[in-house]
Amino acid sequence: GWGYGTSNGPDRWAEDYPIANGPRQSPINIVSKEAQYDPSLKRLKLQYDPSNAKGILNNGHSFQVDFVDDTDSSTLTGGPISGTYRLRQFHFHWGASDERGSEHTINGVRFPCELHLVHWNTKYPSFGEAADKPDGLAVIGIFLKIGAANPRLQKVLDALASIKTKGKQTTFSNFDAKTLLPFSLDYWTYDGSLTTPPLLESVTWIVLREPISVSPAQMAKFRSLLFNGEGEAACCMVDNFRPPQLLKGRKVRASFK
Ligand SMILES: CC(=O)NCCCCOc1ccc(NC(=O)Nc2ccc(S(N)(=O)=O)cc2)cc1
Ligand SMILES: [Zn+2]
Repeated sequence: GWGYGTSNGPDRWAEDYPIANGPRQSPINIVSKEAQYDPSLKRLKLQYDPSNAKGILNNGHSFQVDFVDDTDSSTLTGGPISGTYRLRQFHFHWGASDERGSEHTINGVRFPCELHLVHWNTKYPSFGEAADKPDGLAVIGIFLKIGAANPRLQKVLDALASIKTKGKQTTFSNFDAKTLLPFSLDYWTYDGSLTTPPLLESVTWIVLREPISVSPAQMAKFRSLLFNGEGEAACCMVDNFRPPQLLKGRKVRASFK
């Protein structure tokens, strides 16, 4: 199956997922001077219920924290979207070293890590139904920048020791994903896709301008995970990011001047 290695990485995904060469692929490089300020864009409104946190899973490509999404108790509204989107999961992408790892880039600048908070449009009956609709998903992207240790990440990072290999999961309860957000909710937004197969062109991307911090020791914990399953040859889970894709005429809007 697909991965991030030389034989199954992003440059070969189009063989099994031809949409990889589609008109609204993600991630992209955001050229801040070319982003158009849109005064009609609303403020982001995030209302997350910590009791919705369910589990943490090593899915062989990243790790994700899954949320109970059978009610409107953890939602995203406002911003560039209309209606109500429910929080489904969050996960990260990171590099083998600090000079790479993020999927989106800002004026060509790469960050060591990028957090994605994945939401689905409740006009559809489920995540799976929403996943292939043009307005089905909304993902908030948040950059992590090397600096002081981020205490808000610690509970997540401390759980990684118990999900070292592909397929391992444990319960993960009472976590407020809002604590992962930076102070400012200024954002860029554009129409894009999932950044991993099936690369569905169903995502309204909302990329926050302000990064959150992560320390080198905390980055080492991300890099302690493995792509492989238990008992298989060890392969460090690093560089699990897709590089920026062509804009193909899309406009990037900014919520700020
Ligand atoms: C053509 C084809 O093959 N169709 C098949 C449709 C079946 C549904 O397929 C799917 C679709 C989605 C999932 N789960 C996900 O959570 N994916 C996901 C991938 C990347 C991000 S990111 N990095 O934030 O952009 C966020 C979420 C599972 C199966
Ligand atoms: Zn992602």
